[in-house]
Amino acid sequence: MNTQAPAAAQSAPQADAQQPPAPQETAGAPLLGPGETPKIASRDVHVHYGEKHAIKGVNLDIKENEVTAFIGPSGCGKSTFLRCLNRMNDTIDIARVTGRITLDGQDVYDKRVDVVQLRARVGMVFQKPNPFPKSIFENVAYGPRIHGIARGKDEIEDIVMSSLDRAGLLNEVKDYLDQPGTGLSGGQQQRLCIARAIAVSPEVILMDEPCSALDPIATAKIEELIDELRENYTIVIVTHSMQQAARVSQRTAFFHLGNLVECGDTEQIFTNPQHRLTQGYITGRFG
Ligand SMILES: Nc1ncnc2c1ncn2[C@@H]1O[C@H](COP(=O)(O)OP(=O)(O)OP(=O)(O)O)[C@@H](O)[C@H]1O
Repeated sequence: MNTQAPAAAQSAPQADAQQPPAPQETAGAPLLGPGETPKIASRDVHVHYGEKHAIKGVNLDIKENEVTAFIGPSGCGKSTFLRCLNRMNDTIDIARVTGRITLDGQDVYDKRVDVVQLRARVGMVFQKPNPFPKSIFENVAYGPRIHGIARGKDEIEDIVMSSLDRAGLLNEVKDYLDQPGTGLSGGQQQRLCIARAIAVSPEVILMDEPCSALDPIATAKIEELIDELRENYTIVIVTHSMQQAARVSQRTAFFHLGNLVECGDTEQIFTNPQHRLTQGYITGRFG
C-alpha cells in the first residue's frame, strides 16, 4: 500500500464549493510528513451500508498524543469513520469496510487480529453514558478482570482507584464505590465510562459526541479531562460543536458527504480553511 500523501493533498487545491471533492483532493495535511509516524493511518477507506456509500476513500493519519476532532454536517460519516478505527462497524451486519487501517503499522483488519484485544487498545466512549448495571467499582474493575490485566484484589483496587482518579471522578465517588453507576449524574456517568475505558490501558480513546447529553458544566469537566488525557493517550473525538473542536483538539478533520474534505491544525482550519466547503461549514453557511 502506498503511504505517500497524494500530490493533490499536499498542494491543497481550492475546489468548487458546490461539489464535494474527489477523495484525492482532500485539502490541508491529512497525512503526516516524512519522518513522522502516525499512531493510526487510514488509506483509501470506503464504507458501504448495503448500497449506501457512506465513506469514500479516506486517507488520514492520526497523530499520537494529540486530540483529533472530526467535524461536519449530520450524516457526513464522522461516526462511521470513527467506528472503522476499532472495528466497531463489524457489529453492523450490512456494513462493509474496504481499504487499510493500521495501528502502529499493523493492519487492524488482518484476520489474525483479536478484535477484543484491539478494542482494549482502542477504547470507545459513546454519546450517551452507558454504565453497566453494576456498582461504580465493578464498572471499572470489569475490563481489567476479563482481560486478565489484574490478578489479585489489591491490583484490581489499584487500577480502579487510579482510573477513577485519572477520569477526575475519584473525589466525588470514593465513599460510594459500592453504589450503582447508573445512580450518578450524566456527567459523572460519562466520566465513569472514561474511567472504564482507561482501566484496560488503552493507547487510543475514540469519543463519539461524548458531551452531547451533558449540561455546560459537565461538558467543561469532560473537555478539561480530554486535555489532560492527551498526555498519555491518543484521542479522536466526533463533535457537532465547532467551539468544542476548537477548544479541545490540535488537529481537525472536516467531512462532507462521506469525503474527507480538509484536515489540518485546528487553528488553521478555523481561521484559514483552504477548502470552500470547510469555510462554508465553519461560517455557518450550511450544516
Ligand atoms: N447502521 C447503519 N445502517 C445504514 N446506514 C447507516 C448506518 N449508520 C449510518 N448510516 C448512514 O451512513 C451515513 C453516515 O452516517 P454517520 O452516522 O456516520 O454520520 P455522522 O456524520 O456521524 O452523522 P451525525 O452527525 O448525525 O451523527 C448516513 O447517511 C447514515 O444514514
